[in-house]
Amino acid sequence: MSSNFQSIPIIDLSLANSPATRPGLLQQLHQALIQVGFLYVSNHEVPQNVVSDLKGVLPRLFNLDLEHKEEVALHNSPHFLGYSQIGSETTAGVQDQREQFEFATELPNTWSEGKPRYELLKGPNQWPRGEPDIRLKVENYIKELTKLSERFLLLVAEALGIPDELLFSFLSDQHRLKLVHYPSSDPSTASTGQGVGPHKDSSGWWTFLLQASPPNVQGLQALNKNGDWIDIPVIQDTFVVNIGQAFEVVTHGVCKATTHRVLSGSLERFSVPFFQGVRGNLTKSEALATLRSYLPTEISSVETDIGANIDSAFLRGRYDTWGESQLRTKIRSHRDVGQRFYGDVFKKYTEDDS
Ligand SMILES: O=C(O)CCC(=O)C(=O)O
Ligand SMILES: [Fe+2]
Repeated sequence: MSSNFQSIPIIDLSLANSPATRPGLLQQLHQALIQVGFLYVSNHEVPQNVVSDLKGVLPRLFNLDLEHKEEVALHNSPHFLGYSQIGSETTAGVQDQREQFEFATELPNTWSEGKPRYELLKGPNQWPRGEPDIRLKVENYIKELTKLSERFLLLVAEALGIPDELLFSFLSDQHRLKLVHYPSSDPSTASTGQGVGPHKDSSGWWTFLLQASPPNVQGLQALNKNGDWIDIPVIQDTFVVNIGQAFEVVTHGVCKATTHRVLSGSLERFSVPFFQGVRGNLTKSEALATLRSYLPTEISSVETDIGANIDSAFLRGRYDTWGESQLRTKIRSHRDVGQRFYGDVFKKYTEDDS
């Protein structure tokens, strides 16, 4: 198997529109899903103005003064939505050098006593005061990316030979979006150079990433099966798509979530990952039982040491529902929110390393 990829395939989604080219596209997609876990999509049909509007929002949003940002701080949201400052997250034990605004599909908070705690991950966004234009553009973008992620899921189902209604039945009504700013790092300081440390995406099923800076700004890298870090350069008018942990689990590891990281550099960088959501009450056993007959029983894919050691409760089967695993990840990355809003389960999720 040629899994020691040196670059990431580009999948042209317009090939799906003609019966003559669709089979070839599905074959390419199948290969990318199984052997790489990372790909670009081009001709994705997300309107160009929706993307450029969102890019325009980024410098404005991050230039808001700290007081304005703090009004929408993530540490005040039981839904883990809002602004987090540089250094407030750690990955693989090292502080990440990035600030971010986290938004999601706009939903009311319908959690009440007696419902699973992970239901509280759903709730309203915190929108910066006096910036209706930012809200409009972010909401438009979420709407378009939701559509793209559904179009893509249809193709994935076809490429893997899985009935699409099965994959759609696992989806959540909440998808999450992060607007991320990596400030330039000054090599003369003690910076670790870690924009975000090595990880497999834990927020959902598929990630659709907009690298929102010009092509000379680098930083994103994926780990191949040899353990080499491969650059994922900016390619204009594409999204980078990668597999999240839940998809690795439901496909029995046939499609592996590929480990990736971002290095900070001498140029600031903006990026926008959209995480297609999985419903919280999906159990690992239900997903595995549903899909077992559609997937090969022998899985020969190789995993690197770094990849195999990524902390993931769902991959390891520690908690059976996706919602619990997701809540655990959120609480561990934002412990202040965990202590404040999830005191009853805080200890359980932060002290469960065996
Ligand atoms: O900023 C990027 O390019 C990637 C970010 C990322 O991997 C993440 O937030 O999960
Ligand atoms: Fe990621």
